[in-house]
Amino acid sequence: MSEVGGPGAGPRPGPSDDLSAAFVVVGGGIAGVSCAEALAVLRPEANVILVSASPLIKAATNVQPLTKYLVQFDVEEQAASELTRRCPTVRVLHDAAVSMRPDGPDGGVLVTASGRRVSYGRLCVCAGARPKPTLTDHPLVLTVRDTESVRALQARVAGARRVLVVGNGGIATELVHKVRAVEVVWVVRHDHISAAFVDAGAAEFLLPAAEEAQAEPAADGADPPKPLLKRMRYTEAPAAAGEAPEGLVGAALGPDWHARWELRGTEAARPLRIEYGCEVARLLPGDDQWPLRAELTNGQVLGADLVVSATGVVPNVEAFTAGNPALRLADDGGILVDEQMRTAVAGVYAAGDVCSAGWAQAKHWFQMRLWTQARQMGTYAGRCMAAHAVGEELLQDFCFEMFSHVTRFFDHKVVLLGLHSGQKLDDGDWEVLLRAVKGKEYVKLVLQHGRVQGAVLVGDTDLEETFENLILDQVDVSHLGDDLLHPHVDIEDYFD
Ligand SMILES: Cc1cc2nc3c(=O)[nH]c(=O)nc-3n(C[C@H](O)[C@H](O)[C@H](O)COP(=O)(O)OP(=O)(O)OC[C@H]3O[C@@H](n4cnc5c(N)ncnc54)[C@H](O)[C@@H]3O)c2cc1C
Ligand SMILES: NC(=O)C1=CN([C@@H]2O[C@H](COP(=O)(O)OP(=O)(O)OC[C@H]3O[C@@H](n4cnc5c(N)ncnc54)[C@H](OP(=O)(O)O)[C@@H]3O)[C@@H](O)[C@H]2O)C=CC1
Repeated sequence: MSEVGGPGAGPRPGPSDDLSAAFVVVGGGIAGVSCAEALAVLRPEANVILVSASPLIKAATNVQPLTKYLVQFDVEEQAASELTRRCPTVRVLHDAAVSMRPDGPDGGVLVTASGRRVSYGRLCVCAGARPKPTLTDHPLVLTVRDTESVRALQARVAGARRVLVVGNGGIATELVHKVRAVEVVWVVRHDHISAAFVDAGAAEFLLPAAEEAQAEPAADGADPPKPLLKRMRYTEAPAAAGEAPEGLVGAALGPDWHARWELRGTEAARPLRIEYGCEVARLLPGDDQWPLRAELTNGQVLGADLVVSATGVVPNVEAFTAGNPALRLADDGGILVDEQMRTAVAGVYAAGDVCSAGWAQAKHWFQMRLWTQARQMGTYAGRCMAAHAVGEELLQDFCFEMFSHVTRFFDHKVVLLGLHSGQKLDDGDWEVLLRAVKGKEYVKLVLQHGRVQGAVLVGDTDLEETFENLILDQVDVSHLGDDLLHPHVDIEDYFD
């Protein structure tokens, strides 16, 4: 346990020293840090304690709005002292919360792994999530979440001939693009790649880039030099034994995590092999060729040196649910929060990957466990806590009106807006308008009754602002017919 103090921090206290603050935030990831920053700005007279199991914190820097809703930002791993320098009322406690005792409407007590009691007026749980434990009770099955886990993966890949990647979401998509000089077999339960993010059409568009990257010759054995990323300035020190409860991980990696890590074996380049429509049924003992074998649900048995399991996340709720039956959870295991980020327990809020949005959601918004939403929820939770502390209520932030996400898959910019895969729309009640130029761009609009409900934009289309406005304004575009995506029609002119 260590501490970086704000005002009145004084000498480093022993584990038995109790602490108290008007606002306590648990979690040094993007949600917790955004929450603490908002509280520091809005309630400069109040003390804030940030309790984080990870020694470094994550902060959003270089925030660039691309449109009203789409925001791009870097994520910097920072020393805790950097946060207290920026926000002098915030004290960071490097410790793990092990239980929560919400004694009454005026606050409660958080107990930490080092035995410290931290009294709070209002508490925000931003404890993130950890990888879903699919197949993970085998030593050759790895997951990716924090710096430590990538380091372990890097060491294993270096000596591997064949890696099985299981899962079809963000991590698998980024990994199969990144791992080189090893045979990669990607096991996906769907009929197309990257299904957690894109539809079959966009996947088809991305596939050649995925295959090209894997087939790329190893040249002289090294990738071209990578630009150094300032967002990854610090290296997380491995947590000292006993500092955090077993199984607790550091803050999640984020955008461009893979740019910093070389994941390379020593084999000749091999084409990416994709096994569609199946899962790993069970793991079998190795044989004289492979240390591990996997039986797929399509009947094949594949030998491998290691398996990367990337099948989604499980919210870190255990420290908060134990002894608190009133804390309500959603079906996905997250802590249910209302439209003001309040949990079912008085004075306790939650934000980021650990929470599940339990409010009546706007038509074009839905939750996905992403950096953007962690930052939005963390900041908004801080604003709500600050307002409630003085008896005020807030109107919900406009960022929860429409889903928006920008990322890069296989070196293509990918923008997802609104109900981009027809989420929430009744089958047969919506249509799709498409424009695709192989290797250059893929534009898909989801339309319902002549109004744009969602969009997928792959490549540098420059269309995000236009379609964001059309989704928000719900203008009837049926008179435009296919012209809506005609390359020679400037849609913006229509709506000026
Ligand atoms: C490999 C990878 C790549 C990703 N890439 C992207 C991307 O490109 N774009 C994107 O939008 N999203 C991406 N994500 C998702 C994104 O990283 C998460 O949605 C986001 O980090 C969630 O932030 P958080 O603050 O809620 O949780 P976390 O970042 O998980 O932080 C949780 C914090 O709580 C601490 N903690 C946990 N339990 C306790 C406890 N009991 N006591 C004290 N502290 C505790 C942890 O140590 C950590 O500091 C990626 C995730 C991964 C794993
Ligand atoms: N660029 C970005 O925006 C990135 C975002 N992330 C985020 O980080 C988090 C972790 O990423 P990731 O682990 O990839 O999770 P995701 O939620 O992105 O994807 C999980 C995938 O695994 C599949 N799956 C679930 N269970 C199994 C199983 N038992 N066997 C086979 N497949 C299974 C899911 O299928 P189904 O949907 O059918 O359940 C889904 O396709 C996510 O919140 C993700 O959004 C991560 C990396 C990059």
